[in-house]
Amino acid sequence: MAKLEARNIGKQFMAVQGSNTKLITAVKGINLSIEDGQFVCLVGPSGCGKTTFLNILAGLDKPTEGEVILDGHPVNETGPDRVMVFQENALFPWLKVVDNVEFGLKMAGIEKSKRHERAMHYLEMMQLTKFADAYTYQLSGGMKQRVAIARALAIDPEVLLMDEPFAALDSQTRDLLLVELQLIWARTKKTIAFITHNILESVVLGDKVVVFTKRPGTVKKEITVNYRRPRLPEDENLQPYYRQVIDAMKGEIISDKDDNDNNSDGVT
Ligand SMILES: Nc1ncnc2c1ncn2[C@@H]1O[C@H](COP(=O)(O)OP(=O)(O)OP(=O)(O)O)[C@@H](O)[C@H]1O
Repeated sequence: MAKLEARNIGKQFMAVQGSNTKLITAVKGINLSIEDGQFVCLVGPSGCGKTTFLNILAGLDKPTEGEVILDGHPVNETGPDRVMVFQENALFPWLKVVDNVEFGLKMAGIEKSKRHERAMHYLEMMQLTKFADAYTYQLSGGMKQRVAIARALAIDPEVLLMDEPFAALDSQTRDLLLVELQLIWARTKKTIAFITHNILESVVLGDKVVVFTKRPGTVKKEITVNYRRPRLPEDENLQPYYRQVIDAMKGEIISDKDDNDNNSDGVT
């Protein structure tokens, strides 16, 4: 049985343009199955609805049609079973690193000594033990993202949803985190859905790379990356997978995001 399943997901937004309102179809007819412990990367042209789709998986947004199934049951709200990690880390600058990691546990009512122990465990996993008492402004971008990942893991979600978590990082830091994330994933056996614009990143990380069409976004192709781990970005054996993703993306890249308006479903 799939861990997380999207069944015929569609989402329309009412967008205001001047004095008109337009109905925009962001995503349409998305069917996707993610197995327990699987690492799935989502790629597609800008504006094709990847974030909309991830928000729907997280319960942060409601689909106009379709449903999200977790462990065989429909879910339509946020929950500790599905945790998001964003591109710009959403850490609290007034809290120490360890308190940031403890935050979700505190909200869940877990008592102090237990949550501290759990936070320190994940900080150690992310090699941040020395920085437990630092404030987030004292950390580099890569370290902040590692704190954000530690915070998400500490909640022990069923599924980790990651929206371009490495996009704002320099390439060296990103390459390090690509390897670290694979090691953490191997240890924690989490199910992960990960959005990226970076095709190399998608084939380094993904067991499966899901290519979206341009808007309205739907699944164009699923590419299985059957290759040993941990994978390094410079490994030339990833090239055939990289090419498959590029080929699937062909025809989906458009120069002007507004061209998408041709796909909108109506004007009121
Ligand atoms: N709250 C909203 N109201 C109106 N339109 C929205 C809203 N959220 C998203 N959209 C529109 O839905 C479409 C899909 O946006 P979304 O951010 O999901 O795409 P994306 O693939 O994640 O883009 P990117 O790769 O650039 O981050 C876009 O046309 C966007 O303008």
